[in-house]
Amino acid sequence: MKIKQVILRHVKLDLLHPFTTSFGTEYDKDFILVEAVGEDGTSGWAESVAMLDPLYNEETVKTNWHILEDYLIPLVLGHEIHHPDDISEQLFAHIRGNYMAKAAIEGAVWDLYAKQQNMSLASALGGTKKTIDVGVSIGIKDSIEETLEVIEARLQEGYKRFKLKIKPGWDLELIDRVRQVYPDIPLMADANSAYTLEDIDRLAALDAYNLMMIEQPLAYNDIIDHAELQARLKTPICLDESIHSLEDARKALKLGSCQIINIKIGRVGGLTQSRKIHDLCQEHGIPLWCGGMLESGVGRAHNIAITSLPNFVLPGDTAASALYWAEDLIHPEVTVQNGTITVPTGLGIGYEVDLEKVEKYTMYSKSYS
Ligand SMILES: O=C(O)CCC(=O)C1=CC=C[C@@H](O)[C@@H]1C(=O)O
Ligand SMILES: [Mg+2]
Repeated sequence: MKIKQVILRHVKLDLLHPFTTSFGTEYDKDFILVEAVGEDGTSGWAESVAMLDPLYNEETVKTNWHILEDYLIPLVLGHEIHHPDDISEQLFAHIRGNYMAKAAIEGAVWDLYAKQQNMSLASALGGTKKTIDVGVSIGIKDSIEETLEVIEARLQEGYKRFKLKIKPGWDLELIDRVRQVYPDIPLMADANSAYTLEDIDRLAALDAYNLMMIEQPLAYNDIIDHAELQARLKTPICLDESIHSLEDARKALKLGSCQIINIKIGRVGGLTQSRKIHDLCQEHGIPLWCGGMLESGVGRAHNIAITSLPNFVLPGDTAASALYWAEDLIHPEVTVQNGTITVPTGLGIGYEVDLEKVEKYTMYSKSYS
């Protein structure tokens, strides 16, 4: 298959509710939507999960646009692609880092490939599940009462797992109060690197609350201190930001830095690398779940497809579109029935990209051919 045209769109969607983590608050989402057009005029779609500011990792909307325009798109345009695996394994192998930029165009090619093979993206990836269990990620709120209200609402909607953002000063009291009201719900905490080993006693105190895991407690690029912390904790550590590649995953498992990994397609450089990490973790009995980056429905569709692989055994962050957006970019929107999403069987991502909505929310676009 050959890509004859790539269109980049800078899209801006307003979040229905601000999303606060230990590193800041998002009120809306600027992101790059990638359309890859094949020789037959069929389009594949994906999105970059890089944020406007380098707060989650070092990539931003601007760095991604530059890397896509000046390096990745020229490598893809007109090149005979036998399989989407060729992109990260060959075409982009000499380009360092910039995983979210790589994933954005690789994902669009994967979608196009699946469509041309008359398959769903889930099937093309080797997915086996017909439905996936999903949880919800709840940001830092103004009060514990507000957090409890959100948990109750999501519980009524059937979500299978509740992730609470924590940071020093918004952790032990919060978890204690939630556990008083909800002693048995599947509960986890995501620190987004807000702690250091000096907080080891504070983090060990969370062992009392039967959390499923503590996600990324320490530095975003660390696996050494996480290994020391994991040896002290009863609660499994889940790594998110620290795992950028298959090699990072291999080393983290070797060191015992974590017992669970949160896969984010963008963070690890795309669907091919996500599948490789999936297979490694499956071999080592390390369970996975699919994290979220406040994606539009396009990115959500990719998350659903990768989550259909068998070792994604824990509920992920792919919640319903309606929790994030007044209008999503896909039709139908992603909906959750009693905490599960039906894996679409349509071609490619299995959702139709609504071009009117895309144009409505596009701030700027550029075509490359
Ligand atoms: O609902 C979602 O899409 C998950 C949101 C979420 O938890 C995150 C989004 C972006 C970066 C982080 O703040 C955080 C995460 O670490 O998973
Ligand atoms: Mg996280």
